[in-house]
Amino acid sequence: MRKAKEAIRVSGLTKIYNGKKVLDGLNLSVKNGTVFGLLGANGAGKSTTIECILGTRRAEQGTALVLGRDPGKERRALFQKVGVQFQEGDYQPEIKVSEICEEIACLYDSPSDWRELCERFGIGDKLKNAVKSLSGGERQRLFIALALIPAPELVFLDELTTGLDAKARRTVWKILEDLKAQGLTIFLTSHFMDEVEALCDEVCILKKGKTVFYGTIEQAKEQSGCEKFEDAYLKFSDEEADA
Ligand SMILES: Nc1ncnc2c1ncn2[C@@H]1O[C@H](COP(=O)(O)OP(=O)(O)OP(=O)(O)O)[C@@H](O)[C@H]1O
Repeated sequence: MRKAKEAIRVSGLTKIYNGKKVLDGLNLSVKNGTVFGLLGANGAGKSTTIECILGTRRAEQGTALVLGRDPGKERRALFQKVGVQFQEGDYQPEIKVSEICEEIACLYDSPSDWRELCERFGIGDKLKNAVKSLSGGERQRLFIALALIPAPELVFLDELTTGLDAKARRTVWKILEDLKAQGLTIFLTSHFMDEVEALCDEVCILKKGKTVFYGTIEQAKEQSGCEKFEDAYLKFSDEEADA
């Protein structure tokens, strides 16, 4: 597949639910080999954005290009190159860890070694266990590992480390940093600003479906006059005022 300069380009994306705009003319550009963070309070529109980019939800207006291709028209070609983090409920109730990994690996032309991925994510001793029997944090780590089985060029990680303990979060960060160094582009959402600061090259802060900040962590601090990124985030997203 021809390599595009941008991993993702979104122009004028608008999504309406029940007559209400939950995404309002969103523009994004994610460069290859970078980590991009989409931020915002609960309900700001982060998951909807990912769904519209992937073409699993239809936007009323706007376009999204993924690796230079239209996900609506070239889903099969993109499927091989794009990983998406699993969400609760995406798996069969009785399936074991090894079975779900095997099932996913079978779908791809050149999958990564899923046993090695499970080892790296600290669940190498859980392969025979049922997915539903894993702890919340173990399951979250499995869901990230599953997104990496395709050996993707681009991965979408929604609520990256929700439910993980401090050590597991650091392990996940390190793995993602290593994969970025190998050229992986990462699109993530997170409610943890230390994580965003550690990982993201650029961020977009959404408020009620509109961009209220777009740029680097340093630019966010500068423009807000805040020393800490978390304070800058709260200022832009107005979470403090809303609370
Ligand atoms: N299928 C749907 N039908 C109606 N409204 C929806 C639907 N899916 C999402 N919404 C609404 O769209 C808005 C954006 O939701 P979305 O899940 O994208 O937010 P989010 O930023 O990912 O939030 P969170 O941080 O809580 O995951 C919310 O107001 C939500 O209630």
